[in-house]
Amino acid sequence: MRLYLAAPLSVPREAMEDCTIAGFHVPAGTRLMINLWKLQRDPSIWHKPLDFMPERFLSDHVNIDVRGENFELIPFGCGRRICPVDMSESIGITIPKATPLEVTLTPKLPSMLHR
Ligand code: HEM
Repeated sequence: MRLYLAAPLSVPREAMEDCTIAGFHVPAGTRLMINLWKLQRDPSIWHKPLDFMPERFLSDHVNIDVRGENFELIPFGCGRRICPVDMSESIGITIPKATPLEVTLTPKLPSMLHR
């Protein structure tokens, strides 16, 4: 999840208002993508960043939560569009999800264009 993440670049976000990130002015409407691959190998955060050391999560990164709570490790993204994975299972011939994943579809274009 840290070294070999499924999505090395985040899904794009759009700045809703002017803001400043790390000293850079970001105008409203700017499309932003995070290089998660680089973030999760940042040597200023991760000691020996290219080494597979799961024991680091028992020492210097003990309280890391991959569910979008700690921005140095966000393999499932973060915020309102974070990956909604809930792997609880229930009984069946196949493995149905205990909690169904519900999707709400909202048209992006004016309704006249869908006719
Ligand atoms: C190791 C497995 C997985 C990884 C690393 C992963 C990672 C991600 C990432 C990085 C995003 C983008 C989140 C963001 O934009 O902030 C995402 C979105 C999403 N994932 Fe996953 N995912 C995994 C498995 C799954 C599975 C098994 C499902 C379905 C059962 C799933 C359903 C979704 C959906 C529906 C979204 C879009 C959420 C939205 O835009 O509101 N993912 N996932």
